[in-house]
Formats: sequence, C-alpha cells, structure tokens
Amino acid sequence: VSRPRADEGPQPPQYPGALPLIGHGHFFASGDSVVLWDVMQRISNYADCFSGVAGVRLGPKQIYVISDPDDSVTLSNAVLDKVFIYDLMKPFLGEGLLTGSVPIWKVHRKLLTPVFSQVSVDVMGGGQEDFGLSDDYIHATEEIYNILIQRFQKFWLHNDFIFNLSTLGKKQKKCLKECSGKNCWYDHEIQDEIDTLIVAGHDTSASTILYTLILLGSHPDIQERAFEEIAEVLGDRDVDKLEISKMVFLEAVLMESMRLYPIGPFIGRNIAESIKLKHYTLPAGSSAFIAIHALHRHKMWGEDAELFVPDRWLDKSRIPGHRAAFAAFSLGKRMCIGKNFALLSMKTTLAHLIRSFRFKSDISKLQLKVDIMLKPHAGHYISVERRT
Ligand code: HEM
Repeated sequence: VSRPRADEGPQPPQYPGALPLIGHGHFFASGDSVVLWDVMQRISNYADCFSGVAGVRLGPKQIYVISDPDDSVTLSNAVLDKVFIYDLMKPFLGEGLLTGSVPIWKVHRKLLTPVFSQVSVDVMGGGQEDFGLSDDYIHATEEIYNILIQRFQKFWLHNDFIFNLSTLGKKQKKCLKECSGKNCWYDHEIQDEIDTLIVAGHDTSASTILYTLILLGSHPDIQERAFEEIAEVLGDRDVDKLEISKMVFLEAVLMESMRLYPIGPFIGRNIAESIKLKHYTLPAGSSAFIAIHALHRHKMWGEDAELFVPDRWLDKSRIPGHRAAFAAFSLGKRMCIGKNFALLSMKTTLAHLIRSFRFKSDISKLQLKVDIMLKPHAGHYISVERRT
C-alpha cells in the first residue's frame, strides 16, 4: 500500500469500513455495476465533507476519489498516465489514444488532432460514410465494458494469470475474437486507433442522446421550446453547419443533459510520482479518480444544481467560471479529442429527432449503473410519437 512520507504533508481521509487485507474490496466484490455507481457516489459525497478528497483501498491498491474542482485541474494537468483499469482494456484497445502509454499517446495525439478539426468540417460538408457496425460487434463491446467493471471490482482478477483462467477471462477472450479479425488488413496501430474511436465515439454520443431524450420527454415545455427553435431555424431544409450554430437553445439542452448525466462519470490517473494538492499529498504508486458527476453538481452551480435548467447556459452569469465546472469531455491535455465532432453530430441527430417526433419519458424512474460509462440499468422506456 502506498503512503506519503511523513514530510510530504497530510494524507486524505480514508472512507470508513476498510477491512484488513481486502480494504474496501467487500463493497465492490459483487461485481455489480449498479452497486459500483452507488458506492462511488457515496465515496465522492464523503470526499466533499473533507476538502474534496477521500481514499479507498481495493486489496493492495490505494485509490483516491477527488471531487474538489481545484485539485481536479491540478491532477488532470500534472498527471497524464492513465490508471490501471485502462490497462485491463489494452487487450481490446491496445495503444490507442484512450489507453495508450504517455510516450506513444504524445505522438499519436499530435498526429490525430489536426485530423479531428477536419473531420467536423467534412461531416457537415456531407462526406460521411455509414460505418455499418454489426450488432455482434456492438454487443461484444458492451460485454467487454461489463467484464472490465467486474474485473476492476474483484481485485483478485487484476492478476492476468488468474483472470485468464477465470470464467470472466474466457468470456472476454470470446468477445475479443468477435471484435477483431474482421479488419485484419489494418496495420496494428491503425487497428488500435480505429477500435478506440469506435468505442470512445459511438456509445458516448448514443448514450448522451438517450439521456437528452429522457430529459426532454420528462420536461414537455422544454421539449416544445427546442422544437420551436428547430422549426424556426430549419423550416423544411436539412441541417447544415451554419444553421446548427443558430440552435442555441438546443445546445443549452445538450450541455445541461451532459452536466447532469456525464457519460464518463470518473476519469482515472496513475500517480507515478507523489503529487501535492491543495490540502493533501497523494503518494507515488497510488491511483486517483476525478469525480466528474460531483463537479457537475458542485455547490458552485447554485441551489438548483440537481435540476434540469437549460436556460442557465444562455446566461453567462449562471455558469461558474471555474475550469472544472463542466468536465463531461474531461480536463487538461488528455481531454476528449472528439469533442467538437461529438457536439456537432449530437446536435444534428437531436435536431432531426425533435423536429419529427415527440418524446415522453419519466426521468424519476431512471436507475443508473457504471459499465465504464454511466448507463441506464436495463434500458429505459421512452414513448415516441410522430409529429404531424
Ligand atoms: C458525448 C460524446 C462524448 C463524450 C461525453 C466524451 C467524453 C470523453 C472523456 C470524458 C474522455 C476522457 C477519458 C479518460 O480520460 O478516461 C474522452 C477521451 C477521448 N474521446 Fe471522447 N467523448 C465523446 C465523444 C467522442 C467522439 C465522437 C470521439 C471520436 C470520434 C471521441 C474520442 C475520444 C478519444 C480518442 C479520447 C482519448 C483522448 C486522449 O487520451 O488523448 N470521443 N472522451
């Protein structure tokens, strides 16, 4: 277990309930991703009571959960190395941007950044191709997320030898076979990046659109305002880049949905060298998770932080000035490379959906789980009615 040296300053408080040897492992051992979401929220609430940092131990691993905005910025700028759970994804995503080790990531990120500015322009210019992901591929990637989460929680499965012998390890092998092989003509590095872009870009945008529709379906007045804006801007024309930028209320709806339901609720870093935060020092050899969902409901957002209020995005004085106030696309140098493309494609999809259909749903019935991403547990009902 990593601990700061006495001269390194005070250590963050440990979340209560640690047992000898397994630490807090018993909270996670069920491998259930609904329970994981519940426990992670409880830990970040606990962190809020102690200057925004709290520790948990998963077997021998010391982990910190950070909900303080200043410390979140410090950590995401100073530490680029991803936490060990990303290594568990390497059989699938290799050295792609999301999971890549820092030296490889630096080269790939520099090469891919200009490509991404161009992608947004090309897509709106009409040059998009249909990826045509097979249902089997999509199902296999979803299975892999679930396996990863179960492996993360059962610390004895972090060991590759034990994992490969386990039922879960065998299941992962089968899913990996389903995801690879079809594109075997790719060079290995390109294959890693393609898989990464599919994983990072497909489910994130789809789930964010889902949360937006559930929220709109639960707030008919806001849905009608979005509809009226789209109808006024578009008339009976197709969406194009200029018109999409005029849909300011739709953008406010999307930002507010991502604030309440950030698809990546935690981002993890590996602390290779001890790092000094505002009140505490995190020791070398530990890991830290920034609690994005806690930043998004932080008291800096005001008393209505828990409510769906898209209008706040139309009034600058209601948006907190802190850099970590909104971190749905992460913070610092390793933030989402696909942010602009994602916003553009989600706004386009939503504009098409909202102008053609009326949605009804009930957000109060939403039960969440963390399968790497924040997902509705077992789907969610939305009724869809065609507008005449
Ligand atoms: C709603 C849409 C999206 C959200 C909320 C989102 C969010 C995020 C977050 C939180 C991270 C940081 C992950 C981490 O450090 O663990 C990230 C990284 C990344 N995202 Fe996105 N993302 C979205 C869409 C996309 C799209 C459409 C693409 C590409 C087509 C994409 C590509 C990536 C890549 C490659 C990384 C790794 C960046 C790096 O480490 O340099 N994302 N995204």
